[in-house]
Amino acid sequence: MVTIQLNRLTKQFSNGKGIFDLTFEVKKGKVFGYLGPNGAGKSTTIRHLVGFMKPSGGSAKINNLDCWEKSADVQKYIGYLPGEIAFIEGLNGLQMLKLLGDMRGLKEVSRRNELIERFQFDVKTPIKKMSKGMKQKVGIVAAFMHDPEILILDEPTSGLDPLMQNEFIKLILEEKAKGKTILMSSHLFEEIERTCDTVGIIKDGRLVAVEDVRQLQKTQQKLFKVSVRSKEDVQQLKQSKLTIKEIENLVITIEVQGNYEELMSALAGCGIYNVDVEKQSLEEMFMNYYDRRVM
Ligand SMILES: Nc1ncnc2c1ncn2[C@@H]1O[C@H](COP(=O)(O)OP(=O)(O)OP(=O)(O)O)[C@@H](O)[C@H]1O
Repeated sequence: MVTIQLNRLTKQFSNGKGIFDLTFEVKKGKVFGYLGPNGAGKSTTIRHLVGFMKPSGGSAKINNLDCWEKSADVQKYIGYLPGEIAFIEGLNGLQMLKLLGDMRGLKEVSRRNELIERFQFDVKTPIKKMSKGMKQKVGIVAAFMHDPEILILDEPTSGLDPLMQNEFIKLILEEKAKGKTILMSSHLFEEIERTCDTVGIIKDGRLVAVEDVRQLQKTQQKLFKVSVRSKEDVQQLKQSKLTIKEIENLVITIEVQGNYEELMSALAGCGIYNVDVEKQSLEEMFMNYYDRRVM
């Protein structure tokens, strides 16, 4: 079942910038990572999905409802974390969350309290005095506290420290296991690699690639640095079908791309001191789509 659907979505601002002809979908229970350099159009796409912007062409739909025409209905299904959260002056974190909960008619607050505990922040701190990371945590609790079936998250881990980034990734994986549909924008490749099924790459307002993350991982190259015991072992590996990149005394660097069985059977006959593995990061793979200077 398709939950999020963009069909030739276009928004051109008066300065000529915007998003153009975006078409992709996210099926129920899947996590879609939306990746792109600054100003590429990620937030603009997301604002259409949450019904804050009227497209100049095409459509954005959630659960088959047009996000602009039926924005009030769409709100019922989603949890939204904006890139920049607008807070009301004078409130503390808890008061803000209570207000947002009341607006949704949220009665059951155990999940909210669980999330507050999980992300470890003092909700009584006035928002004005909160650090960027603390504000981000309030935003995360607000997006997840009503247990929505669809999560739309604009750079969710920005401002979080590595420990909290990790906690957030765990939360995403738990929500995915519960069947939630998630679209999140990010600059962090590792975050996308760990959480997403599919990644869409946007540049200058246009979608340049939509890739299956598992498929990308399969085509990922790995370099195995194997320290063998003797020159005979080196000879034996040279005679195998493996791609040898470098031989330095008894250390052989072998390039592997999916052919692990071949590697294992060739190594089985050798004496081995040590094996190190270096993998090409998905980041390097994605970089092919980008102009390095703009990231
Ligand atoms: N309301 C607006 N009026 C005019 N131009 C806009 C407006 N909103 C966004 N833009 C422009 O549209 C382009 C896309 O912006 P957007 O905020 O969607 O990018 P982004 O991918 O989310 O970037 P970042 O990673 O920096 O958050 C940018 O060139 C931006 O300046």
